[in-house]
Amino acid sequence: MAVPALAARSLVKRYGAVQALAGLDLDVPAGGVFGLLGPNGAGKSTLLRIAIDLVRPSAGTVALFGAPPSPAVLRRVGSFIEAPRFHAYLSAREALIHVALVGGLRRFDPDPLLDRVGLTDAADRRVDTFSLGMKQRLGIAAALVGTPDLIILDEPTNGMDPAGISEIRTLVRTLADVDGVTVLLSSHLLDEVQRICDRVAILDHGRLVATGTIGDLLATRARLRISATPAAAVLATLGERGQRDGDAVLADIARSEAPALIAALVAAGVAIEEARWEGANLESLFFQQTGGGR
Ligand SMILES: Nc1ncnc2c1ncn2[C@@H]1O[C@H](COP(=O)(O)OP(=O)(O)OP(=O)(O)O)[C@@H](O)[C@H]1O
Repeated sequence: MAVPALAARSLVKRYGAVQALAGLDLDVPAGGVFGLLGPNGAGKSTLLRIAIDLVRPSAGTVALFGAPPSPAVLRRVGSFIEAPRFHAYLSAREALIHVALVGGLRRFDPDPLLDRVGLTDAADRRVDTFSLGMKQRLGIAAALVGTPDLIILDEPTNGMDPAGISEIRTLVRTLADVDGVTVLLSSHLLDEVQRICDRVAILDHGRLVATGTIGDLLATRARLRISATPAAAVLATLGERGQRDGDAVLADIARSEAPALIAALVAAGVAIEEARWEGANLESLFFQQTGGGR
């Protein structure tokens, strides 16, 4: 397997009595958009902070492109973890030049980046006149200053309106699809994550509870909803793999098992009114895995 963009192994972080990460193992493959999900306090921000060496783990390791987060490897990583604090009196263009100077970049042209995040028209405006969405976009531009291979975004759409969220979605997808940047982001917005990410990991209580491509995760959770009379006969046939849901029964079976199940029910004299696959969505998976928070 190619070297992952980020690999956490037995990662533990304790803040006094609070265990933020409790032995986390996680691979974020290089390429694509990876979403970190989890209820409040699950440890998402802690993981991202450890990845960029803002926080020291109590135990375990994290590697970026196969190496510990040294200054050299961190040059390949851009991040937007806290709301960026730009000097209010700077223009957007000056703010990016400032970021580049602090990062030791001598030759730097901010204009392509401003164009990238849709801020060309606002390039000379003072940052303190920016809307929240514009500030977030400038923050992402700042994370892109060093042309990183991996960009880490903690709640990039926090507090944004639907139009702003849609802009960030387009930007993130373009970064991954056109520029080949690996994007690792955390979010509370499950439907957004489902739309934007290729893969996700769900954390809970500092541990990994599920990870994979969204397609795979959801496919394994799809269930067959069977409306039939008598429903009890369906439940009896399914045993532990059947669950009552109102008048219907939800069958936790593989797609390939459906024809035989339906044939068996018909042979047993069950009248089937309807049988349809009910695709799980990320939200149902999330609640199933985490209990929805605390
Ligand atoms: N600097 C700190 N000092 C003490 N406790 C901390 C600190 N940072 C985080 N924690 C605690 O560690 C746990 C994990 O926090 P973390 O911010 O990593 O979770 P999160 O998944 O990002 O949550 P949220 O979705 O609310 O941002 C929480 O219980 C939090 O209160």
